[in-house]
Amino acid sequence: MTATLEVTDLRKQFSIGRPAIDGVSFSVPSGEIVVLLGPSGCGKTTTLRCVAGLEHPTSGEIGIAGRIVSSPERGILVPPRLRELGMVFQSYAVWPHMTVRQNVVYPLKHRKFSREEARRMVDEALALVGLSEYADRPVVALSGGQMQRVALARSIVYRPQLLLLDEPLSNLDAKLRLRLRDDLRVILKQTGMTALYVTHDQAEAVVLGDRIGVMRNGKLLQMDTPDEIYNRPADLFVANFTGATNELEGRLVSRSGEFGMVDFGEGRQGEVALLHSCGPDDKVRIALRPENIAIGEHSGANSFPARVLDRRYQGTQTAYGIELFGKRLEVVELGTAARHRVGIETQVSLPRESCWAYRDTGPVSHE
Ligand SMILES: Nc1ncnc2c1ncn2[C@@H]1O[C@H](COP(=O)(O)OP(=O)(O)OP(=O)(O)O)[C@@H](O)[C@H]1O
Repeated sequence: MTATLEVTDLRKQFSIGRPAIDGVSFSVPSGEIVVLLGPSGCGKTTTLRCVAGLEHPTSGEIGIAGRIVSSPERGILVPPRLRELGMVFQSYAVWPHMTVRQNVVYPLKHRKFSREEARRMVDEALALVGLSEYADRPVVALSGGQMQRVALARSIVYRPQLLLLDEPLSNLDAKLRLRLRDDLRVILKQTGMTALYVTHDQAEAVVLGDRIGVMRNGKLLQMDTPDEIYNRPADLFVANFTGATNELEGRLVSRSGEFGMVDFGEGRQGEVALLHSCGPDDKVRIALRPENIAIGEHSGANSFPARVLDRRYQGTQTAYGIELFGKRLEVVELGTAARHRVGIETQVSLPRESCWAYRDTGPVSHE
């Protein structure tokens, strides 16, 4: 039976600087993969290390499988080896002088398994990660991707209650990274393991996570399904970090349920989605994904004159720079044809459900 992880109001203050973790709470139900996503320095690794017991939190509680393993307030701190966790890190961390099988059997040595049982468990773990044929090879004779598979097999061989993964794909080349990313989700789902995964790569988070938690400056900004994070980002930072790189500004004129009318200046008005509490007359900033802007289409309400500034043909898609309301926006059009010429005056249409308006609360750094 795999575990649930419960993190409650976690804080970590190192001796210098602002808190690395600043009141983070979330839970990981049994069998779920939760990904912590955020830019460098946001506190995701420190959160993972606190769960592992490698870092001591300043306050807050961590529970694994219903048992509190860390609570400074109550004087509880269970050491890492008694937390029954599997861990996979960025570096392969395999024993170079051993074979694949010797590496994978290692965690079983101090647990009470018979030789036959241990052999069966190792065979099963190697089959899961696709390394059955390599069992007797020295690990030094493997590629980086295969070494990381060995590390994964070793961390899941005894079916820990919780698996912690810290950027396990970042040392691999681009092609291997994509393959192992897709395989990893299949492997984790086959084992039914509960996992906490840390990355700064949003594509990785979307593919791997049942839920994604976006972190910034030690805080958890939003934790939701990839679909919700992608289509209903909680704030401008989450929108931008997950690829909504365009921004327009305006003033909210009126609202009707989840939508509102925004004045972009000079009498130009358009409809937007209000994912944030905004009221009439509020200054708003509107986030837009490049792939959600359509060039050359009149669709009534949200169509505006625009100009094509530049274009970059990329084979399966074409990226355009367009000028709208005196600003440069990035647009991506899928398909193998580059349809719009540089310099032409055209129309763009902005579907109202993809124009996410947030109350303007000052500058947001787009890390
Ligand atoms: N041992 C330490 N002493 C002091 N400050 C630290 C220590 N470890 C981390 N920090 C600080 O805590 C903050 C969060 O760091 P953390 O490593 O958790 O971020 P991260 O999101 O995992 O970044 P990265 O992806 O670069 O590893 C950073 O500002 C970092 O400088």
